[in-house]
Amino acid sequence: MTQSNQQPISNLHIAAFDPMPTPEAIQAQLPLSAKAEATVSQGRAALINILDHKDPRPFVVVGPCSIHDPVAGLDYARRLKALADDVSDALMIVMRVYFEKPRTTVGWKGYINDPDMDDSFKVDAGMAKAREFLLAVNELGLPAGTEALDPISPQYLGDLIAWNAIGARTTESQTHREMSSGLSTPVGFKNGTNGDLTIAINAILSASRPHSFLGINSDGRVAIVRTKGNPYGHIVLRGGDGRPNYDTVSVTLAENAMTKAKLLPNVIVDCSHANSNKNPELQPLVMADVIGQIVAGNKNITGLMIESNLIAGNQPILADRSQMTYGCSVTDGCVNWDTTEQMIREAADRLRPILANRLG
Ligand SMILES: O=C[C@H](O)[C@H](O)COP(=O)(O)O
Ligand SMILES: C=C(OP(=O)(O)O)C(=O)O
Repeated sequence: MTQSNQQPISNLHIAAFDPMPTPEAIQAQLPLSAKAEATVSQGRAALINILDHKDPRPFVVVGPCSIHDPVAGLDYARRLKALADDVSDALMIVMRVYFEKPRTTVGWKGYINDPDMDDSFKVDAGMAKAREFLLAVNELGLPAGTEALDPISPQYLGDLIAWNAIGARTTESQTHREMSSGLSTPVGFKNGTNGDLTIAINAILSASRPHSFLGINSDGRVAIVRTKGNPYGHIVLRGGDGRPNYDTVSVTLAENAMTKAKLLPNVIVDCSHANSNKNPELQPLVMADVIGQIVAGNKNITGLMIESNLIAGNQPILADRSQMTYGCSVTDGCVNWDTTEQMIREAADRLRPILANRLG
């Protein structure tokens, strides 16, 4: 064998390749139960009916900015399930179960990446814990929505998800459009962080088509993934560049741009992020305005998103966990539980009298 005196030229910036259990192995450890399967199927079917305008209720993706404490997360889920049942004649509730955080620069990247929040990055444990949490939420009868950020994660968790989002930072990414074309759920594409709608519309068009790309199969083998295309892409308005885009004019511009692209003009409004200038206290105002647009006759606003937790605001991650507040976000600020309940009950009360007029 020829000896080379050259320095290695591959993987120069890689510290390690650590083994990761396959999707099949983690699913065997935490199998889909019959109850969870029914929740996922019914949740997806309800969302499809809403996006097809066969069900007049808007859907609401509501929950923490990120899950970091499964005990507090399930406490939240139990309260949300009771509320979801109470308003189910007017709103379809999906719990926001976000495990993967896209950061503007750096920061904690979520429960899968670093479940212990101490830079130990136990991704293998994080994936199993995320699956365990999703199973528990679905077993309550509450469907879950998440951001699909890592293109491999859906092979581990996809059977427990009813709605996926592609975030503002990745809507323009070909990898995420390809992945979305194969996801088994409706997919909401956020407008860009600068407020650009075109990238979301292009993403919906791209994801609606078949793609072939590199991925893994359930056995963890590298595979050429060949997708069929996803017909249930829709836009999520989240504001951008410090300006909101939930007002009547912005919603109309989004509807017109989608119609021009020959897409169903389904619009979801994210009450958080740039739509509330990252001030969670403004989310109720955004929601009230959007519900007002629906009551006034808008038929294309088919959903809303709220960042909500048990306790309002957010907090830093502290080394001494005992000093951290139970049920308070470690990423973006959220509205508290009482405000969430009030926002949703008020919206349901305003929608009930007009829902019959939304069809047709
Ligand atoms: O919703 C979450 C955040 O807005 C997103 O992850 C970006 O966060 P960052 O700007 O704090 O990194
Ligand atoms: C990161 C998020 O939103 P956006 O992509 O709109 O910034 C989010 O909803 O957690």
